[in-house]
Amino acid sequence: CGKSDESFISEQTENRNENNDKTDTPISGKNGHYLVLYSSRTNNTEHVAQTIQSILDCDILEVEPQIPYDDDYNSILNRAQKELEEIRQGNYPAIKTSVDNFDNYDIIFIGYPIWYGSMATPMQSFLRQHASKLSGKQIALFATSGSSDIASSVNEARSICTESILIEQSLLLTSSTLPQMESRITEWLDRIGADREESDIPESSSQNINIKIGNRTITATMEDNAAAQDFLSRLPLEVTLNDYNNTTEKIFYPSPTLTTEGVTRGCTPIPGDITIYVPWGNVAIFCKNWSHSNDLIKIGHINGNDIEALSIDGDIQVKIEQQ
Ligand SMILES: Cc1cc2nc3c(=O)[nH]c(=O)nc-3n(C[C@H](O)[C@H](O)[C@H](O)COP(=O)(O)O)c2cc1C
Repeated sequence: CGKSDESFISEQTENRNENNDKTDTPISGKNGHYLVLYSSRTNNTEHVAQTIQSILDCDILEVEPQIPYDDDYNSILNRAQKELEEIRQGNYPAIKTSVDNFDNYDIIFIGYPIWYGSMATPMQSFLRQHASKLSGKQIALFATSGSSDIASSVNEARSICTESILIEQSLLLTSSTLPQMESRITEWLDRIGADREESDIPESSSQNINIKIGNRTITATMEDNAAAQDFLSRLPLEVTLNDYNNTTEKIFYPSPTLTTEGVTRGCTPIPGDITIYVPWGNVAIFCKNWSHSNDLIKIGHINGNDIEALSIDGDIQVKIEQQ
């Protein structure tokens, strides 16, 4: 039975690492307010963790199991099942990673893959072993999965870290949303109020764009939502704006379509509005007023009266760049 297996830590010895002298030092970023801790077997969660780290320029540390993972898929499935069963009995698998204290951190990001609907076992062990040190600290959870939800693992974190402040919004990236990682992460970090220091914001994070039509350049300001962020991440773009409905709109079809999940819908377009028409996935720049639609998402607006440059017959070749 698992109790006698040395690869597990019984409830009696769960605090072993808290009393252990040997602790791990996170890799430091410039912003010491945040720490990203992650566990990852096939690098999906690692990639998300590194993206959060690079956006925030903060500290990062991998949580590793004592016994490395086997490459064989069936073997890892068996191991995960066995470890999850042991955790239900109160026996947490041994891990290599231990952190001395979290005193300097405002938020500790905790990332893991979903295994059988649960938080992957190394991170459960880490949380268990550091629960008292995480007391009173803010924790933000993120996970990757094939398609499963994050909810059960949030409950697991809540029941292990009873004294921590769990940030309500967590981030899940499934195999279908993983390609939109950057925009999803940016939007999530905004929502939970985790920011780079002001001085660290790079110029490229500008919400302003240039639209070049021949020799003329007009400007637009993008909205602060995930769809607009995804649009900005595609720039520079050279596209043909097709005329639609007698110069009512100039449209094009980004490929893949821009992320719209979780973005508030509904817009009554006025001239200059840059929108997404969700059912078709096209970007529509309005040259004329149009009626309200719940299927439109506003992602930006062309500044001043510059929309007149697009209010001409036919299709228009443009180059769009971030300022
Ligand atoms: C042991 C094991 C169990 C898994 N269980 C689930 C599951 O219940 N639901 C799911 O959507 N994906 C499941 N997956 C897929 C992983 O959650 C997904 O591939 C994840 O992105 C892997 O992250 P990583 O690359 O950081 O290890 C499982 C993977 C493994 C290895």
